[in-house]
Amino acid sequence: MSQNPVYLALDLPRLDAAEALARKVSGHIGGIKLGLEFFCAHGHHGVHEIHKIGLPLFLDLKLHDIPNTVAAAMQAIHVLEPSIVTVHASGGRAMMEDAKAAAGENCKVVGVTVLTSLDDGDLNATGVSGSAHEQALRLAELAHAAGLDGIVCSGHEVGAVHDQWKDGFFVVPGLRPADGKTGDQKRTVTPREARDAGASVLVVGRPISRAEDPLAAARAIEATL
Ligand SMILES: O=c1ccn([C@@H]2O[C@H](COP(=O)(O)O)[C@@H](O)[C@H]2O)c(=O)[nH]1
Repeated sequence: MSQNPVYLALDLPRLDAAEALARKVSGHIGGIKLGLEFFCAHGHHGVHEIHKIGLPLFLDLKLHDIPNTVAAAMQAIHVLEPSIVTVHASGGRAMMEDAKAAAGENCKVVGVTVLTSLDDGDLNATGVSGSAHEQALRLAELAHAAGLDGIVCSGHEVGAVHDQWKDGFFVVPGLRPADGKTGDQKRTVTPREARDAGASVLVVGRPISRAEDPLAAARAIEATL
């Protein structure tokens, strides 16, 4: 793979610390993912600051609401020029269609299928029968039918989804180096396993941001790919 597929999840409470970390590892990642924690704390101003680093920005806002509201939110973030934005695929086909129609130029819209922090039991407790694997494939099919660019899923499902959706764009979080702590993530694989199974983007947060030496951690992950 020519371009580095690793997007650093910049889940840090302080903007100055987030910016410093991103700059430090910028030579060893392909992009930066800003999620709910960052956006709620720092808003558009924070995104503009991180944009100055010059890497592609992934806004992981996981939009999930009625179609009209999600479309309006998509329009409100055009100005931030994200390369990738997430919506929840469980928001339904109409919501995903309207999100894609409202997205800015050159912005991929991807649907979150089953969060990597959930296992089969957690999912069943929400009323969804069947396995996380089955549900991820079902929502991937819906996202494809709705015209999205791709999905977010764990490394356990990405190979099967890739078989069904050859030109899809697949974002895989829940990645841990072989000896890494899983924390709240339940469906984990290594970055290399995810890449080999067909992931387009590898989202890595704490294995870099909470490492004693984040630069060494980013380099080590890059070296495995
Ligand atoms: O299913 C999902 C969807 C999104 N995420 C996000 O990815 C990062 C993962 O961070 P780690 O520290 O590497 O666990 C985080 O920002 C999540 O919000 C996910 O983990 N799973």
